Amino acid sequence: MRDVGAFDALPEDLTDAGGGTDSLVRATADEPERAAEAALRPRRLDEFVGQRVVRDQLSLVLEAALGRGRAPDHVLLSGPPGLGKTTLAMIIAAELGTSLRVTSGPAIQHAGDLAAVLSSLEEGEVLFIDEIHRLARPAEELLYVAMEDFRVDVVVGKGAGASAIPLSLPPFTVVGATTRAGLLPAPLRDRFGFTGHLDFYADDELERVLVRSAGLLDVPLDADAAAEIASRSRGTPRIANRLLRRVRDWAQVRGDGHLHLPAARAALEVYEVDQRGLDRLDRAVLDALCRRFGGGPVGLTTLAVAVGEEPETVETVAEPFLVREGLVGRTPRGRVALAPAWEHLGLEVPLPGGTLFD
Ligand SMILES: Nc1ncnc2c1ncn2[C@@H]1O[C@H](COP(=O)(O)OP(=O)(O)OP(=O)(O)O)[C@@H](O)[C@H]1O
Repeated sequence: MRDVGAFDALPEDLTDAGGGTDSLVRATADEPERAAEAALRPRRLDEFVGQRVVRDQLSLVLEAALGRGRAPDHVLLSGPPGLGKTTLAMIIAAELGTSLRVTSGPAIQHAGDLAAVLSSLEEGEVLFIDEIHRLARPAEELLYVAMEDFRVDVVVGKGAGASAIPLSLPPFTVVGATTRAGLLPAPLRDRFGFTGHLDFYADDELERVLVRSAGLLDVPLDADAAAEIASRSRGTPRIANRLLRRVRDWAQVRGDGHLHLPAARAALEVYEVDQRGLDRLDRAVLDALCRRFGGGPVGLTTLAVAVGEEPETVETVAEPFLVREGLVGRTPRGRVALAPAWEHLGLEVPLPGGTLFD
């Protein structure tokens, strides 16, 4: 793999998961985490667990392109963080036997940055653009033309005397990744011949991810421990692998090195990840909503003050999972606790419309 000079960073998607909160069950990854992840990435399509539909479709696209001896259509991968978009981009390049160049929407400040990247591509290479929905508009416009006509217009000179010299590019494939497909303007979306949406993984798929990762890390993992970790991983391989590494730490320091069920349970208790994959902040939000505010509705800012966090952290780190799990609802008047939230805290679900004593 060859990275694109200054553009090889893959910053977190702060729009989706918040920045500073250090949580084991946050779906995004920072730089040190990415290094740990690299060792666990599947390298080929047949090692990539789950996502059967996307995998089958992609396999056809790649096989057909290889058969024709041409670069495949551009590929757009969408879905929440940590589900394997970057991994798939790397696999696409590997399956095509070509190299991967890596950049991201926020890393490209000016159209000229993108022009430089594009004009340095070699025939058949794959250009991975992470967080493509965060490309600046002029860069986006340059990208349409490059993707469609394999051409960039290099602007020479300034002001009224400026002129555009068309520079043709060898065929290449863009793989765009986005957590927000809806934010992509239609003209850009239309340039992708194939769009794959990645969904959260089922527990049995995460168990397979964990068994594979344990093999690579060379740690003995029991099937019931894998099931336990998988069930607390929020449908996300990145979180599953992260919890696996923490259970491995526990087993090494406090256990006998073997990752069995008691070790998994004890480790996840230390890290405050409960049976449903909720961490301390998630539970604090539920607790405040149910016990302090009687189930709501309560405004985001008030809720955030109650749990001692920034509103943005509550909204971007805790809330998406709580809403997805059906624990919390968002209404125009604020956040409300849904029945499973009360049950999760071991509290009685209040009757609709209040109790007899209201
Ligand atoms: N299908 C899979 N099979 C095995 N491991 C996987 C799979 N999908 C993801 N992983 C693992 O999960 C981790 C995160 O994957 P990846 O970086 O590809 O996610 P992403 O969707 O690109 O996330 P982001 O949007 O934050 O960049 C990697 O370590 C990868 O090995």
